[in-house]
Amino acid sequence: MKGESAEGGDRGTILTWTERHRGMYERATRHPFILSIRGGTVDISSFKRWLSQDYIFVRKFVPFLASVLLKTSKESNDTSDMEIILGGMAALHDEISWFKKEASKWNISLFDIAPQNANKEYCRFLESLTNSEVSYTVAITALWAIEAIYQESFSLCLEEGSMTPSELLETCQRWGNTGFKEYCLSHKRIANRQLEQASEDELKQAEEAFLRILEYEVGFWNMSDGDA
Ligand SMILES: Cc1ncc(CN)c(N)n1
Repeated sequence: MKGESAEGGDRGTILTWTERHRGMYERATRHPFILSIRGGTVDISSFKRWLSQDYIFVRKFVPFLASVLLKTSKESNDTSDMEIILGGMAALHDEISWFKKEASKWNISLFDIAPQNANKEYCRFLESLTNSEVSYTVAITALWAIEAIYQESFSLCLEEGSMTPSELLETCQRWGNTGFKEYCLSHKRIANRQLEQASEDELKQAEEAFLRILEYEVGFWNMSDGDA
């Protein structure tokens, strides 16, 4: 049986999986740290801890995204995929500059930060995904999950009625803006298309990667609490 028809009719495999793992998906996208930003009660030292750890993560995300770009060029049948991933690379360049600017705003030195365990484990997993044996289908599914969790989380902090502190609005807009949402939807479309053609084994690997990312993201948010 092939991916989408086996997994999700014409609704897309991703939707089937987010429904199947709804509890875990919500733990990743509605974490207490995010809800504390949204509710205006966030502890600024938690925010700073998250910011410094995320800078480390984002630097490790660069080779991962480069590996997806390489896989796109080798394994994708749709030439527009490459432009989408390339756009992501350009945005990542901006993101690194943004982290530096934001860190100096909060008086954080990014040079002497030690990665916490949860971050190290997540980065190791990212690195494992760069392996040439990991297929484009698994890699693009992982990319979708990593980006979509941030997009959904931070867009919650911009919803009407949220009490996000004004000094954190720029952070929330970085991942909660509509352009980033569109970018995530592009990944979702590509992932669903790839999953539709995938073998049972590849589907299993992609779902497993999705679940591991949900766990790592929850662990990552937990670090903001000083929970390494
Ligand atoms: C941990 C984590 N996950 C996702 C993203 C969004 N690129 C991020 N910056 N950091």
